[in-house]
Amino acid sequence: MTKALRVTDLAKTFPIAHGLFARARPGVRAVRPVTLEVATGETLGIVGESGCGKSTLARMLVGLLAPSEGEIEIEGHRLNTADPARFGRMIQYVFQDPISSLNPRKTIRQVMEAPLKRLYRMPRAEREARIAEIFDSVNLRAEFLDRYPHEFSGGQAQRIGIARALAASPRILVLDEPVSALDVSVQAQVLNLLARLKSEFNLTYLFISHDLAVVEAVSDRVAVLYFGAVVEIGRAESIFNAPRHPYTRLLAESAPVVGRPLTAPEQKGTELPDPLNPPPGCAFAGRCPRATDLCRREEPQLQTMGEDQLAACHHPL
Ligand SMILES: Nc1ncnc2c1ncn2[C@@H]1O[C@H](COP(=O)(O)OP(=O)(O)OP(=O)(O)O)[C@@H](O)[C@H]1O
Repeated sequence: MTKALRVTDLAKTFPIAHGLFARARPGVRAVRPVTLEVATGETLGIVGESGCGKSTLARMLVGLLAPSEGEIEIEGHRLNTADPARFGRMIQYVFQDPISSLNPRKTIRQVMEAPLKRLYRMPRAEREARIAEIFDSVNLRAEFLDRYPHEFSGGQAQRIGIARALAASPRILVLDEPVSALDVSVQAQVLNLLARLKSEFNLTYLFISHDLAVVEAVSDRVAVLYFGAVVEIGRAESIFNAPRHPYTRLLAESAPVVGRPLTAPEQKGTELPDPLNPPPGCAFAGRCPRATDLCRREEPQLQTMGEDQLAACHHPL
């Protein structure tokens, strides 16, 4: 199968801007080297608790944030933040909160036109035709184009966010908690719309969410992030029903109900390690019932655990 996305050793360290130790310390390692591939037409779910690096990874993938290390390739073309237009034509971001991501003083038409002008230098008549076509695809009425972002409900606003992303004719959408802010009934409509658009435009999705039930429903494969690194990746049914990493099991057991957010159950030592002072071995060792001295000493690398399943664990389940 062709690869839509190939990410190799992609990492981000934020420098510490102020303070006495600014020079001496290496910075916050928000994303440790991540390597993964996504096939054309696939949905890869990305899950992890707050602070595990999901947004930082997403922002690097769409070219909004320069990586500290590593490479991003889409359909075989290597992308660089120095060429943002090329990024924009290949991969687009759909935000969790579409209203606050839109400029309140611009009409929806201006919002929709911006990527067509910037990325394609499209003439006016062509822009209008393209916007009409996309609005039709996402079930939005043409009269909405002359209104302002605050005039829309959550579900309509998210459809506008999706329409804006699609205007750029990308190959891949990075959906960052796209339904988390919506009522459950509206969530289902937006998820159905996303499924239809995916086949209509032959898209590939990266679907980031706290909500494991939603991720399980929409994903072909799932990557589990912990402390900035992928600790397990595999087919959705394996990740949820036969996880090999103890952290994945902890997550799966703690979120059995639709709409329940992703938080590990209260137990001794639920704290994430200090990102300024990471432990030498496995970042999960302090919370893991299977941890041994080896885990506290050596960081485990992703290893094949079964068909299309990898986990980074010295003592897998
Ligand atoms: N601009 C920044 N400067 C310094 N540290 C940052 C910056 N952005 C993120 N971080 C740190 O990087 C780590 C990962 O943050 P990130 O926002 O990517 O996580 P997340 O999984 O998206 O969390 P959430 O679900 O709460 O948005 C955190 O420790 C965070 O404090």
